[in-house]
Amino acid sequence: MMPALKVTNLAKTFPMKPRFFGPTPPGVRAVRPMSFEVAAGETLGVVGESGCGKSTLARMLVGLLEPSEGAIQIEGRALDNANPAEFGKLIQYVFQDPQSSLNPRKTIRQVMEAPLKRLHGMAQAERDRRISEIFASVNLREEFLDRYPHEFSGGQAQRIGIARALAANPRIIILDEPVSALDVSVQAQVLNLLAVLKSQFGLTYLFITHDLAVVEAVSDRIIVLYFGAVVEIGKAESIFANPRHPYTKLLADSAPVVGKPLKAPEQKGTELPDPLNPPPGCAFAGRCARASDQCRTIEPDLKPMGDDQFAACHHPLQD
Ligand SMILES: Nc1ncnc2c1ncn2[C@@H]1O[C@H](COP(=O)(O)OP(=O)(O)OP(=O)(O)O)[C@@H](O)[C@H]1O
Repeated sequence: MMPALKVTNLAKTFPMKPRFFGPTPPGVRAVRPMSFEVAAGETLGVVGESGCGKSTLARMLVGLLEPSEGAIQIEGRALDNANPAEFGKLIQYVFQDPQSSLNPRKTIRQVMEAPLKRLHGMAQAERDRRISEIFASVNLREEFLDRYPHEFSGGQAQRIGIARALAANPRIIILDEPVSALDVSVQAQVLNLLAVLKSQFGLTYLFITHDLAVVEAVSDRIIVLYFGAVVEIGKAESIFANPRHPYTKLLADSAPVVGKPLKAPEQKGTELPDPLNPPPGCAFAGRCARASDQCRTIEPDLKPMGDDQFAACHHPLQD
């Protein structure tokens, strides 16, 4: 079956300002050429620590940032940054902080109407009908439509953010830390709602988070990013229980598990490499207890490691 999302050699380098004297520095490689697919109806989790390129990847996928290289296809259709409305109709974004992602000077109705006018050119009556329908799906009362964003709690504001994304009738939604800013008691409600909407509207999700417990619970498969590259891909139920890449194991060991004592992860340093001066070979080698000369010179490619798992490591961990 055709994948909902197909990313081929997608990369982003942020250029540096030219120097007055000497050559221009090479720039920050925020996302190194990466390829992956998301099946229709699947939730793909994306994890990695701050600075690994999660936001840069998400911003390219929704057309907010032009890739330096590579291609994005949704349901077989290639997306082109010259035509941003194409992205909006197919792929939408839910932001981490619901309050600050809603314009404080616009009513919720105005926020909801914008994509319907801009992307679909809908007339007033059709817009009203669509907004009522979506509001009912996210369990919000229609009287909220004439209020302003600051009048809502975090959980309500995030349901408005989800409603805004749904209004465009996309095929894929990128959820960027959608519950991290919410109270724990509200997180489960929003996650349950997202699961219901996914089956109701036949959506595909890309769920970006640093929270391993959440990502494990909501995802079908997970990709682990390190320093702008995919280091491991696997099934949600096995990737942290049976990691092949030492970085995935480090993440799994660092995550607090209820009822289990914290283990000191096996690693040498905690520093990420300097993005302006990336090391040759594997970017994780400087932190990895297993690193060899090969790791410090040759960049490993993703290799199959059995049961739908792939890792980019010269010395992968065993079962
Ligand atoms: N506009 C920019 N210009 C230059 N460098 C950038 C720019 N945006 C991001 N970067 C760099 O690209 C790398 C990846 O950043 P990105 O924001 O995608 O990471 P992230 O995983 O989303 O982090 P966080 O979770 O903190 O948002 C970082 O080294 C960052 O400093």
